[in-house]
Amino acid sequence: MTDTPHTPMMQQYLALKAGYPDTLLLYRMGDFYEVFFADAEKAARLLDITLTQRGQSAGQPVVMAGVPFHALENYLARLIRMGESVAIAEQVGDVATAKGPVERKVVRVVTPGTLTDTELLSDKQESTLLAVHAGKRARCGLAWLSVTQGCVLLAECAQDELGAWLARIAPSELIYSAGVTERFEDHLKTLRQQGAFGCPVAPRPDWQFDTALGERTLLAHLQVATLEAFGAHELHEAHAAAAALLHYAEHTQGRPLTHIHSLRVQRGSELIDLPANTRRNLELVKTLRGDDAPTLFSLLDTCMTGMGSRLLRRWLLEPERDRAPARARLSATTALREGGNWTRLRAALKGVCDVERITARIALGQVRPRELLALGQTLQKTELLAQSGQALEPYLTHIFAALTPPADCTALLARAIAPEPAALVRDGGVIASGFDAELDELRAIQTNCDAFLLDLEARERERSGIANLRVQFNKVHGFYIEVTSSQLAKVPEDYRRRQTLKNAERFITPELKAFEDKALSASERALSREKWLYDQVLAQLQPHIPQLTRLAEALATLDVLCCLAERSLTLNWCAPQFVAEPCIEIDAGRHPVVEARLAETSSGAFIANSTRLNANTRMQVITGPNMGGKSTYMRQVALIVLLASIGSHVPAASCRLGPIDAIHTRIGAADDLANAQSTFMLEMLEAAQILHAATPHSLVLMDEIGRGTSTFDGLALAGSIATQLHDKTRAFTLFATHYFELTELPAKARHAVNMHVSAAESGSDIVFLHEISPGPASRSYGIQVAKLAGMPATVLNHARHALEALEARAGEGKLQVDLFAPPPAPEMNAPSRVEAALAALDPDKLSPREALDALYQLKGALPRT
Ligand SMILES: Nc1ncnc2c1ncn2[C@@H]1O[C@H](COP(=O)(O)OP(=O)(O)OP(=O)(O)O)[C@@H](O)[C@H]1O
Repeated sequence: MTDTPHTPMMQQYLALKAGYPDTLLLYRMGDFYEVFFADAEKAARLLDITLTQRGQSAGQPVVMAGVPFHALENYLARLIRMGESVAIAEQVGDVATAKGPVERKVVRVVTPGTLTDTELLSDKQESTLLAVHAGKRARCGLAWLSVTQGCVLLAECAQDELGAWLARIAPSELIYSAGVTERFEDHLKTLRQQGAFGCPVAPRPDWQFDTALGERTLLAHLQVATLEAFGAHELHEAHAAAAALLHYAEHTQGRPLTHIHSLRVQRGSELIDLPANTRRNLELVKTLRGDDAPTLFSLLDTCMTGMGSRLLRRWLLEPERDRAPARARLSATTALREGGNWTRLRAALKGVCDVERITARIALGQVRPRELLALGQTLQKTELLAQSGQALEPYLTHIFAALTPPADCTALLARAIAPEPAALVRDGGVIASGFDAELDELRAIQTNCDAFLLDLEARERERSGIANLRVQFNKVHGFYIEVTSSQLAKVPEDYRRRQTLKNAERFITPELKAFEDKALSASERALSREKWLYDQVLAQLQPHIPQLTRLAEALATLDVLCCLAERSLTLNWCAPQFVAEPCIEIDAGRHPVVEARLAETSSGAFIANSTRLNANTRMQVITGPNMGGKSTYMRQVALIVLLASIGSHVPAASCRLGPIDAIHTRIGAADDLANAQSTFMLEMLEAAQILHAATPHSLVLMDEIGRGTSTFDGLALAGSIATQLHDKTRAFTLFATHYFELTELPAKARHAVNMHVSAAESGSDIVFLHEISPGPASRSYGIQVAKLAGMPATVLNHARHALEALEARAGEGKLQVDLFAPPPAPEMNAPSRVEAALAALDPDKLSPREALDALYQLKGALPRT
């Protein structure tokens, strides 16, 4: 150690760094953002940039690394993708007047869950910050938001439901109190290992998770006196989460989030439950391999705007049990389909900018000039759209009413922003001419500059007699008169030397100097005037933010509805019918994604299949060969139910749908080696969760349960799970299996039927018909499928012989086991004294007096506790 103090620069750096100990701090120095010490080592490792050493501070070598300022976005994007948070310290003081290092301040913190930069955000996906509060009595409070939206969401759940909520919200960053118990922290770790979430987590100070503070903050944002109207007044645990959430979000933006004006409460009981497995297995937004396409979302999303795509994604992942929203959307889409209304509207939506994100960026003071220009143009468009929205249909009328832009906004933007503004305000040329007289005057000085210089050049040539004399300007030396060496003798007296070159000299005159001062200061003053005017425009836009947010929402909704209308026509889908009685009845249903893939690759037509599940038939036991189409059929039923529930048309000839509260799926999973869980263990875990959670209004898909263990174990378990689903859970169940023994279930279970996928044999080959028909499959075709897969002929031959031998042996020693018979009731213990005494009594033969005595005796016979 040494006593030498740190250099003033390092002192400033370390003071800033102390406020952000766990965050990479990028410190602006001229044209670079520098990182020092441990941060430098980390950044060098993560970004593969060079680590250098510059001098010493406090006796230690200063280890540093840097990135050029113009490449900041690129490096930020990489760091954020790696789950890092980054604090950015800019020079805020005046370089010219600063004594010592120019003043610097952390202007914002970029974290995975609070992104606002267009370059860092995905067009089609939100970046969501979630705060989790571990509350009393094993309850959790949840609060989440996307900084580029104007809405906070709240929910409360039991601790054991947290995994399902995390999977549903899919946060980009999760914060929780540093004061939680070790048990709760372990719980979060386990949930992460189980794949409920995968984002970075950050502990925050415990005091920020304060119920009263949360309620106060929410009231202030919403400008209301009570949260009752939002149904949020009793969600105390969620209020605590909201306090930390808003505090953290504002801390990252370095300013209040004035655009957050709305609140929504989500209750698990209001949404159709789509557990993480279901989202994954049904390939809703990601394929099983983790790609973005082909998925249900990639097929559906033909939205014209990023806002529309994001809203569609939300509808898809958060379907509601209440049919009213789906009905309203269906009725709107049906109206849009008529007379090609959707085509006209989509043409108008083309090129509409991201009003939602631009509005948030206006509120955060981060909006760029070109975004304002785009907003102005979009508002002009929506003004026309709003006028053209004749009363089409109630929901659409409601949407069109919100499309009218705030008064004066359109005109203000049209007047204020130049037709081709520079990318950044600091480059100038952003404010339109004619908007501000003072700016116009300052600009005129610069424009007149050329004329003045030409005139001066002519006058000086005449005065000096130097025909090749030139008046010029460069950034380093400013204005000058250049005279070649051969003409130096003719230079007038009042010329002052500025610079000597090889073959020429450069001079300045008092007149040119005076002009230089005026011109240079005019351009500086014009730039600072522009910055000021830009801020004024932003200030004038602030009061319109709530209305702009509503307009953005209306545009997004209209975009999704037009997209659904277009999809339903292009893909030939029908409108589902919602009914009160429990049923899933589909005529000629298709799997939309498989059908699209077949069409794309011209691999033949998709074979439509019907489904009848209702009060009489609650379970289908589906058998048939591998590759026959069992999985496709089961998934298509789930996708049709989901599409109908979001208010979309569906790939079928007709569809009647009763109430649905969840879609559960148990479909083959890969080994989870990382968590030391075998395929079989996972299979049983998932099946157990379904048996606990499913209700008579749930749809359950069970694909080949029990195949991960020995045949007898697997068969026995599959049989008992099917029985439980049929007798107790009574969910609508599609149960695909290779155990033929299970086809005996429908004979004993009233509400179950056998279905099979058919295949035709031609010689030793097999042709899949992909048709679902009633009855059990006659046999399996494993060996034929193996042949299709290119298995060597010797192996196939061997297998065929072995199969014959196995079948013969099974036939001889066939045991008649009833898989579905209820197990004997557990052995009863001998009756207790009280029970024996009670059994001996005959109440009809007792007088009131005897009855009272008997009661006293019974009480006396109770074991003493
Ligand atoms: N109804 C259909 N129309 C046309 N092609 C279909 C249909 N159903 C399935 N297919 C095609 O057959 C392939 C196999 O289907 P699927 O995976 O559903 O079979 P499976 O019976 O579940 O097989 P396994 O038992 O091996 O899981 C699909 O990838 C698809 O290309």
